[in-house]
Amino acid sequence: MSNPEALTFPAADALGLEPHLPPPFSRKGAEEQKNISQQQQNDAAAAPSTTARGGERKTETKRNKPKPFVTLTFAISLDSSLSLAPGTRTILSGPQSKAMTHYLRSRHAAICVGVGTAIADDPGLNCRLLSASPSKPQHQPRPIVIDPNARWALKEDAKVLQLARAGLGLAPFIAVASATSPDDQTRELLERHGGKYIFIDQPAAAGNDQNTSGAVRFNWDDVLAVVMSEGLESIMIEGGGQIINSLLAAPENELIDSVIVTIAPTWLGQGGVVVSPPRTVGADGELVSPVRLTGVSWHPLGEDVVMCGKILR
Ligand SMILES: NC(=O)C1=CN([C@@H]2O[C@H](COP(=O)(O)OP(=O)(O)OC[C@H]3O[C@@H](n4cnc5c(N)ncnc54)[C@H](O)[C@@H]3O)[C@@H](O)[C@H]2O)C=CC1
Ligand SMILES: Nc1nc(O)c(N)c(N[C@@H]2O[C@H](COP(=O)(O)O)[C@@H](O)[C@H]2O)n1
Repeated sequence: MSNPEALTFPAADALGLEPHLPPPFSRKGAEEQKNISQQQQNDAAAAPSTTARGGERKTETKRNKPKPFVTLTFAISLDSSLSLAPGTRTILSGPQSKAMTHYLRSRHAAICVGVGTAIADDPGLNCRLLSASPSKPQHQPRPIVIDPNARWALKEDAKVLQLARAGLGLAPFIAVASATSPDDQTRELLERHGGKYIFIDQPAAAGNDQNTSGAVRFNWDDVLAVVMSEGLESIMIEGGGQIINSLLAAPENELIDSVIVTIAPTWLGQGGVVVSPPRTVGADGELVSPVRLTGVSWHPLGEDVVMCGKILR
């Protein structure tokens, strides 16, 4: 099946992003990826696969756990909203910055969203960039859905599974708490498409971010260590609000290698899903900014602007 929505991203624009990206896939990695895509086209009912390649850089967390290269990337309005309301899909990126996001998808081994986004958006989470050559399938990132309580009622007609069946994307790995027992039907559906549940141990005590509901929250270094153990050496984290805010909170933000934000020239108004990490209190009890970027560059793309930077340490 051919790609019905083939996007292109100019090489000159890609060059400007290079300092903010994980290393390009190695020749061996590209070959393995090609084999994965070919196998998926031949047989959508493949056995669960844990093989994927990412950049060669291996960074470590402050707790010395191996972790992938982490890019935090999302599109936002002028009033810091990701969407008009929780549970609503809102298009912010124009065509050029949308193509940029798909270029990022072509450069990361994995792509991560929270279960709130999976339920609200029914996302494809694939790369729809035109391949450089017809004989070389486009790299597809492995979707990782953070779903501690296994809430996502995945169905056969989910966009991500339709794309996996068509050989245009990969089935998701769903990250659930170790204590969770996902239902057998969903597990079978997932595994039939080459996805699986992955289990995260030692969830942090509730209340480590803006969550006050007592819900299970993972430590990000635990999540990233499991992603790395799956052979996924780079990950772009797209959202939504709770995922981004928990990762931007100190000290979790130390785990981020690169931040790439599309800013769209629109206001979404009150009641949107807002990016705003919890404030931090300094040594003398004063309020301090929890996180700031450095080494920032700005890239106009159509009517949007894309801002790239690193977390100031
Ligand atoms: N404009 C953009 O670039 C994007 C917009 N969105 C929008 O964001 C909205 C969804 O955002 P939210 O409702 O905030 O949902 P979300 O996608 O952030 O998922 C929230 C859920 O993720 C889990 N979670 C979050 N942090 C966790 C942690 N540290 N450990 C374990 N589990 C954790 C919890 O189960 C929580 O209920 C949608 O409207 C979607 O369209 C989503 C992605 C990108
Ligand atoms: N970069 C960007 N711009 C927007 O305007 C968006 N709404 C999003 N959303 C993210 O992309 C996912 C949808 O992916 P598919 O197009 O279905 O593959 C969505 O779930 C958000 O993570 N991103």
